[in-house]
Amino acid sequence: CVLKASQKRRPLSRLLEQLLRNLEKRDPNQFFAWPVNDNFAPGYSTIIKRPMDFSTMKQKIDDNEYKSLNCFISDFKLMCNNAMKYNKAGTVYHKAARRLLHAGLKQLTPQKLRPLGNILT
Ligand SMILES: COc1ccc(OC)c(-c2cc(C(C)=O)n3cccnc23)c1
Repeated sequence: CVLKASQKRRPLSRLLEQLLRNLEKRDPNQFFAWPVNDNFAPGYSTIIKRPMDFSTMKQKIDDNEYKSLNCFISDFKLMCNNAMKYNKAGTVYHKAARRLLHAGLKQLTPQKLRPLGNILT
């Protein structure tokens, strides 16, 4: 019985991919899908020292860069906080970031994650 490629992935990677898919659903406009481009966001790369977006998080999962769930959650928070730093309150991006952060962290509570068993220990 040969395991499919996805089944060969490390348990943490498979969990993080599932969590990432659920977080991406909270970004219907795909504002967080790709790195923010300075051409659309003037001065972005001078204001935001550590950019983050969902595609970068996906690549980090594939490269096994996340050693824990907490590292993954930190990048999610970084991505949302970057948007709330660069974009003024009241803008579509600031509001989208607040909503995404709130909805995302609700999905990442211990109560929601406990059913996934000892994978997180
Ligand atoms: C209007 O359509 C898009 C499409 C992709 C975007 O970022 C990947 C953004 C975008 C995303 C952001 C963020 C997340 O700060 N942003 C800030 C200023 C101007 N544009 C953006 C907007």
